[in-house]
This record gives sequence, structure tokens and C-alpha cells, in this order.
Amino acid sequence: MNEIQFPGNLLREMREAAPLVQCITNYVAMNIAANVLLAAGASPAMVHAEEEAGEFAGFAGALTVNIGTASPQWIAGMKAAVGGATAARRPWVLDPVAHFATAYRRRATAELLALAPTVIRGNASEIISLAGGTSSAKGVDSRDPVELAEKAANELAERQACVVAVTGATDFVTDGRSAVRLSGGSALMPKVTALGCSLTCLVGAYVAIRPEDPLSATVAALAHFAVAGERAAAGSDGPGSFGWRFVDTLAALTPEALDGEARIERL
Ligand SMILES: Nc1ncnc2c1ncn2[C@@H]1O[C@H](COP(=O)(O)OP(=O)(O)O)[C@@H](O)[C@H]1O
Ligand SMILES: Cc1ncsc1CCOP(=O)(O)O
Ligand SMILES: [Mg+2]
Repeated sequence: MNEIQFPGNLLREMREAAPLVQCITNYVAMNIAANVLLAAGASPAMVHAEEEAGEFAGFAGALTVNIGTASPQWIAGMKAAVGGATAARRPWVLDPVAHFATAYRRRATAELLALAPTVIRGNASEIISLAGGTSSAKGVDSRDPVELAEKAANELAERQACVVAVTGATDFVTDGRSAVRLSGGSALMPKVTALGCSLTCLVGAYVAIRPEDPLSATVAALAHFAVAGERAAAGSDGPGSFGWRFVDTLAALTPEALDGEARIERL
């Protein structure tokens, strides 16, 4: 299997480079995702208008696309941005939020998948149904364990020739040949809205510095979240205090602590 790089090295490089990440995310996520990227060490820009999204993607380090509150104008901006990123050979990350919920979301997701994302990041219900399986979820929250999504993730990664990350109580990352399981985080994380969307944007920050190794980049982003989540939960009374402690902890985490505390199992 390919060697997975230590996340601490990638965190150090990411902070030094402070990559510009174009995030086309949803109305719920825009503010927290920008704060998460700033705390982690990247430079977020929420740019989605069709008139400028492709041009911007030509000089951003990476692009992230999230369909959480998409509408026709936003989808047009996403396609323009992906066109610009592809022309400039920049990586892009897809977050198919609740793509199974309506015909409109299914169509938009199929169109974006055809544009060949570098990484897909979703929760277990999203990945299971993206691979063609059936999930009982109806909205943005997962109703399936990650273990049930691992086979689906491998199939999807092979079919799309991309990296697939499934997140939940544990995380699973695969490129269809090599796979990794991560543990850590906190049960408070899904109680704060848009942390998954923010993680997708952070994957963008890491793939911006390792476009040739999106598997290691994705693992590093997930490890950064898992270690910060576990640390932040220790001093939190509930989702509210966890949310701001988590942002502080993302910023305070050193590369050495990340390597020391990350629990990454190579499969
Ligand atoms: N029960 C849990 N225990 C630990 N970490 C969790 C748990 N649920 C989610 N996470 C973490 O929360 C982050 C967001 O993942 P998730 O909730 O699956 O995404 P989404 O918000 O898209 O559904 C990830 O870092 C994931 O590892
Ligand atoms: C609540 C909600 N509704 C539409 S998008 C969104 C945010 C979903 O965020 P996440 O997928 O990170 O839980
Ligand atoms: Mg999500």
C-alpha cells in the first residue's frame, strides 16, 4: 500500500503555506467553516457567484463544493468553479449533503460527480446511498454506522477514481486500494451544526498542500479534527461550549501533539 504521511508534517506545512481555499458551502456552514479554517491555519474564501467562481478557482489552492442549501444559481457557480479548478489542475472536494433526499439534490450530485472530484467527504448514510445502497436517513444527519459504509466507500472510490472519506463515531478513508480507520473525536461533534461541512473545507486546505497525495491529506485533516474534538470535549459542558473550545483547540494543536495523539489504523 502507499505510505500514509504523518499528519503532523502536513499540519506544519499547511500552517506555513496558509493555503487559500475557495469554499462553496451552505448558508448554515459559511461562518463556522471559515472560522475552522482560520483556526486550523488556512485562508478561507466563500466565493460562489457564477460570474467569478471559475476565475477564483484558477488561483485558489483548492476548491470545496457542498450542496447543503444549493439552488440553481449556486449550482451554476459550483460548475463554473469546478471548471476553473480543473483547468488550473487544482484539487476539489465534494460534500454531498443529504443528496438522497430529493430528485433535485440527486440530479445536482450526479452532475457534480461526473466532474471528477478529488475527494468525496460525507457521513455514512450519504456514502452508502452514493454508492447505490439504501439508507434510512432523510436529512443531513446520518442514521447509519460508519462500519456499514466501508464497503460502499471502497466501491465509490474505485468507481470515481478518487479518495472517499466517511465520518462518524470512527472515520474511514480509502482510495480504493489503501484504507485507513481513525478514532477519536467526540459525540458532541454531531451536536454542533455544520462541523462536517467545516471538515470538508479543512480537507480542501490539506489537499491544497498535497494535491499529489489526497489520501494522506484527507487523513491529516480528519486526524486534526479527531484530536481537537477529543481534547475540546474534555472541558465542555455541552454543544455550546464545545463549539468554541473546539475552534480554540484546532488552533492550539501542535504538529507533535497531533502525531502523538492521532489514532490511525492502516488497514
Ligand atoms: N459519535 C461521534 N464520536 C466521535 N466523533 C464524531 C462522532 N460523530 C461525528 N464525529 C466527528 O464529527 C465530524 C463530522 O462528522 P459527521 O458528523 O459524520 O459529519 P456530518 O456533519 O456531515 O454528518 C468528524 O470529524 C467525525 O469524526
Ligand atoms: C442543517 C443543515 N441544513 C442544510 S445544510 C445543513 C448543515 C449540515 O451540516 P453537517 O452536514 O456538517 O451536519
Ligand atoms: Mg454533512
